[in-house]
Amino acid sequence: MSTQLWRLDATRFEAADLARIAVFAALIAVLGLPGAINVGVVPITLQTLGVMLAGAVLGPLRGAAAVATFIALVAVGLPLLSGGRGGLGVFAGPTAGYLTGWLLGVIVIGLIVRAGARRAGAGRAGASGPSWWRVALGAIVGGILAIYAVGIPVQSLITGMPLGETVVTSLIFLPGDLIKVVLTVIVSMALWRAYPAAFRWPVPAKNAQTEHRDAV
Ligand SMILES: O=C(O)CCCC[C@@H]1SC[C@@H]2NC(=O)N[C@@H]21
Repeated sequence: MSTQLWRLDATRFEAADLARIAVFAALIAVLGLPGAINVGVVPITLQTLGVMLAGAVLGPLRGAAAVATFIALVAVGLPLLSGGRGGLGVFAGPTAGYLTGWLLGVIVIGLIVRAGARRAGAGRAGASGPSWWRVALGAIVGGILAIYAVGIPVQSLITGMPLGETVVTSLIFLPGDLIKVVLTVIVSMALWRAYPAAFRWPVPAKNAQTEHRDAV
């Protein structure tokens, strides 16, 4: 199907987008409230679940805006990281790479989930939602691999621990992060069914008046 038949409005942020971005930035903050499991210098935290959900639901651009908003609030000193941490010092600490990785991760998740959006809606009267396997793939590649790819080398650099050893110690995050992938799939699919307007999702142009309509 040609792109003219699709209403694509990737970069225009509407008031509803700002609300979505704020909601997901707040969700990431709230997921820090239960605290963290301290297994070394980098904690196991629920906040990465918020990052995965932001990418799956908002897409790469608006998801990145939500994570960037959260990171900016941390940078100006709000104690929004698990354990009530915040401030510029965090960005010189062992978790600095993971925080930067959240930004890369949310973009990767959004791109992978959205890559199926047009195909899913093509030729149908209304838009189909995200496919569960794309959400799972996006959360694994973006929410785990991309975040680790930035976080582990920076952790190694800052702590002085050899890279190989840092990789091995980071395996402790994997079981929890895989559970977060499953939760991301369950919550995303349930949210699509209950409230598709939460998503930014392309539909054929003839249905472009519906709320869940954009691409990225
Ligand atoms: O609180 C911070 O300063 C950032 C925490 C980063 C935690 C990383 S993200 C990937 C991996 N999964 C976790 O649950 N913890 C680490």
